[in-house]
Amino acid sequence: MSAESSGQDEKIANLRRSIDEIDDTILDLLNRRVSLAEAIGTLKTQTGNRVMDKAREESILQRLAGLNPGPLSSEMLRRIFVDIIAASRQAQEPKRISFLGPEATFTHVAALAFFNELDTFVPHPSIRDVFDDVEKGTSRYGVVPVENSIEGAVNHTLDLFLESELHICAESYLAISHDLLSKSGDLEKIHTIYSHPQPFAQCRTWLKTHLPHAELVECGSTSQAAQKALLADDAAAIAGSAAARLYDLKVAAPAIQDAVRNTTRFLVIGRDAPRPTGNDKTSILFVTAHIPGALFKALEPIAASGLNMLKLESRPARHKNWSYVFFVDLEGHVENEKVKQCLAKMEAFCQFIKILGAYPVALSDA
Ligand SMILES: C=C(O[C@@H]1C=C(C(=O)O)C=C[C@H]1O)C(=O)O
Repeated sequence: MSAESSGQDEKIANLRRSIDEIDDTILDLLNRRVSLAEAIGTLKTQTGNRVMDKAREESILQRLAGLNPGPLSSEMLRRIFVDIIAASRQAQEPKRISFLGPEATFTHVAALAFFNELDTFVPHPSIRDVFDDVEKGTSRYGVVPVENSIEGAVNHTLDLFLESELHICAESYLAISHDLLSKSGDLEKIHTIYSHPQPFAQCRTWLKTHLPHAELVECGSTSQAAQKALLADDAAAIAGSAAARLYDLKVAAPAIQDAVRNTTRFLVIGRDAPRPTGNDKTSILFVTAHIPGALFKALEPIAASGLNMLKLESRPARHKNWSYVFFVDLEGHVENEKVKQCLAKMEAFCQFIKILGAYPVALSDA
């Protein structure tokens, strides 16, 4: 190779580096534009406005055409921005969201509170079905419970993250309140109570005190319990107020859960990777090496970097007995230098480490 052509190659490589840098900036700006459009979309839903605003789009295209100094041609500029605007518009369209159903479960209530009413909500009988639907791309997001302040982790959700390529895009907390619901709303008439095992466990003391002789029948969900309660005059269900509304049941006793603060944390799963907001958390899972002090060593970089560990959970690793998968939530976004360096140090002490997502910290009243 001649000295001249190797000089040219180097020049091309340098110019390409500059192009890569510009592409990074364009990508960042495109995502920021789509996020702003999403925010406008939410306001439009609240005010009943349509997504498409042709006049605004045309005025954007005209304004940019007037500003364009070249060498980009006017025709190309227009084509590019027509596509950019189409992407911003698409981000405002109703989305399909899968949730752990049936309808009127607490997961449904959490999904409705988090997303737009105009989105399409699809119930699924299991957490795995929710993951499958989002993985296939049938739904853009899924909503699943991950932990309850009294009952602890929802293990099935944690286990599915081991195999899934989906990210955690957001978290959401919902205060759980269980009501005793029946057709008449008359406490005296109740002899049989239907519910899911979790609400039964959470209302144990109340039930013992107020209805010690009632027969307790377990169901797959609180919604199913509500449907059963509709079938007999002496039946009741322990469920949330959404179930009361959906199935037209009356409240025989409100808020019968034993603990005052009963909150469930839900995760929104999907393929989005939310940008840092300044108040974020990063969820990871890792498998430690089979050596003494492995967990201590894997966690040491977190303490050394001064990052707050918000959660630590362990689950048996299915591929090997007495080996564990750890789930950790860390303060900070994975794009922050401190978090990046901490994860790089942890890697040295883990057989396997996976970032499940970095997303804004949600408010919890628990
Ligand atoms: C973002 C908006 O929604 C749509 C998308 C636009 C855009 O990408 O700039 C402009 C008008 C609307 O068709 C908006 O109304 O501002």
